[in-house]
Amino acid sequence: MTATLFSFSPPAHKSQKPSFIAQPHNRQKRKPAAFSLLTSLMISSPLYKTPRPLAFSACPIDHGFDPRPLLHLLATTSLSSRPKTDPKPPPPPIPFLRRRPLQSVAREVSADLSSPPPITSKIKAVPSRDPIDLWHRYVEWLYQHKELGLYLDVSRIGFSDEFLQQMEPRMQRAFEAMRELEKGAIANPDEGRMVGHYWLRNPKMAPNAFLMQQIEKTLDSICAFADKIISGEIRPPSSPAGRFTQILSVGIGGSALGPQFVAEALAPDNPPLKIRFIDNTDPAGIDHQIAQLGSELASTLVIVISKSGGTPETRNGLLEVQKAFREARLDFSKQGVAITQEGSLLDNTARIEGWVARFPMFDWVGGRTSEMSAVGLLPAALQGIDIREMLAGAALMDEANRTPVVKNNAAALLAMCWYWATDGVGAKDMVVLPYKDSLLLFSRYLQQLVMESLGKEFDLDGNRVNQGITVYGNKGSTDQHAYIQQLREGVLNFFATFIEVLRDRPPGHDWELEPGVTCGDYLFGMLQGTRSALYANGRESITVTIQEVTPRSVGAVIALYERAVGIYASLVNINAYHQPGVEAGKKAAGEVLALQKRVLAVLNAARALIVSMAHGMMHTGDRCHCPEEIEMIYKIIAHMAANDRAVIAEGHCGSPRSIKVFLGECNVDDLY
Ligand SMILES: O=P(O)(O)OC[C@H]1O[C@](O)(CO)[C@@H](O)[C@@H]1O
Repeated sequence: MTATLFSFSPPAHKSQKPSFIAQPHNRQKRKPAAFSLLTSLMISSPLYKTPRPLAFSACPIDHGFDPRPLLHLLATTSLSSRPKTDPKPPPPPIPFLRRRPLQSVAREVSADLSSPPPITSKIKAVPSRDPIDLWHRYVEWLYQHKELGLYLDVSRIGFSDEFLQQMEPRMQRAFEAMRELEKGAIANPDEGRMVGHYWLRNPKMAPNAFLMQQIEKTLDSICAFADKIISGEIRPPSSPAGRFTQILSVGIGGSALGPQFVAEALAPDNPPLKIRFIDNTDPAGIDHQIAQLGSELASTLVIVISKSGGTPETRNGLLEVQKAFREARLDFSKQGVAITQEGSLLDNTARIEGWVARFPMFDWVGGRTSEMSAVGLLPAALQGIDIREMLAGAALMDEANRTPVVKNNAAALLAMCWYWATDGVGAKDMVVLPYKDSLLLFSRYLQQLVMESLGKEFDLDGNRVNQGITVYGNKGSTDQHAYIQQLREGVLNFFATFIEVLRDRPPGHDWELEPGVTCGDYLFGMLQGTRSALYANGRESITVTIQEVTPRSVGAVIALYERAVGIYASLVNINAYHQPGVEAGKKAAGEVLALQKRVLAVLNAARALIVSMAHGMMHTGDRCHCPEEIEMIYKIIAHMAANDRAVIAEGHCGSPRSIKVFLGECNVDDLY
């Protein structure tokens, strides 16, 4: 006798998200507060086309320098740690990367973009290891943007002339796709959206006057608001400090990673407002952030960031923070700011509750490319970071990367190198190694930008391609003591990207910790040494060099990688601007929580529940329930028991053949 008590009804649409509207704290009545559905999303994507003139500002470098006397000098100069004569013969040249023939995504694509450049073993021939040859390759391929002080060195990626020739038509198609995108084409066809993050730093590029004004107006209002907060013109109602001193940013994914990266990279040591982040639904993590604020909660500006306005983790963070405000007898609405799409549930909540301010997220800016929108700019401005400089850096980089000459286009060079290194199918991982502590979060930021953009099951023609490039990294030289051992000698499943910062310290602060050598020289030496050591063992690398970590250079680097991702997506014929895969996990999480409520209802009604793994069922008295969910029911009970919300009276979680469960102290009626 088996009877299924529960039926499951998954959300009707993938975009459904829980409501941001907090429910009244009523412990008597059932309130279906937790997962009411997001019903309103703004999707309006008119297609406008206004061509704009292109301009280039990348400068060619001087190729005339003859390195031989210098190399001779270096070779004959003894370094303290180097023996004057090397008794061992030089090691035989190490064969460079043995490659599979290229397996392009395009092999399955019949459309125009589909013809992959067939990369033969000849094209993948072993590049020279002769230092003079390498120097010439370095000089030949070194990209420099003079005004930005940004260099890109791709000489340690082994692409050949033949590869370049074969890629050229594909590169030109990618440039054309980028031109169309910037003119306002529906570059995100699945969602019917324009892709306009490039307009944020050059509003004149926006496809119509309305969008241009929207961007400019928003930027002006961000600057004005930040000034008022910093000056104390807008102040918290009950703080002894008399002004806001802290920011608590609540958001996740693209609504957190950019602001986190920029705060770490650019916030001054004593910013006008310090920033903290809640970027998860981990209760302990949230408690920690709130505890760290302590009495400064009264002078904390809470910025809730969510494009959709319905992401569960962000909603939970908001509800937890609002509870902390209630407990501290503070009025949240006087300290809350929302950054979201107009008309979203978050927007409506903020409007109805009369929060301090609301800033728009535009339909045509994706979360992972939103750093130059209010998402990134407002928190940055509040920390005293020069956001107009950040935008200027990004605009300069964009402008330079509109050239259709691959060699003069840093974004194209990156995309082309990724294609070479990964065979155009993600065959290798991208290890990102910034040698600068303040750039620590760059790899995490890039992880989302690259992996959420490029990790796609289907190409634009509907072919299954399972594309992507795995990104990970932390910082140098720290990582040299963690995983460089494997990178140098272990499985060859990666290519490296070094991020080099030439300026070690502000002028006038440096000192020599041993004759002729500063602390920063060591960092420099570690980077250069690792680059050489990896290359000597057949490991390819790219090096991005900036003069200093400034708002301008950070803006430029973000723009560089945003466009490299866009170009690469075109090269492999995928939509870089949607994220259909993320929905599956969100939907499944919703189903787990729905099942938990049903388990609670059964427990509540029956007062006891027997879960029998042996028989694959949970039963109460003579009734059996959802046998197909037995494993998840067991996990729900184990989680509830660990949190004192259920009591396991008989049996044991470690051996869950048969356990008898009672409700814990809480009453289901009080919760739902
Ligand atoms: O800004 P939202 O809508 O809260 O979304 C947060 C993140 O969730 C995702 O939609 C999926 O992880 C990201 O693309 C996005 O950056």
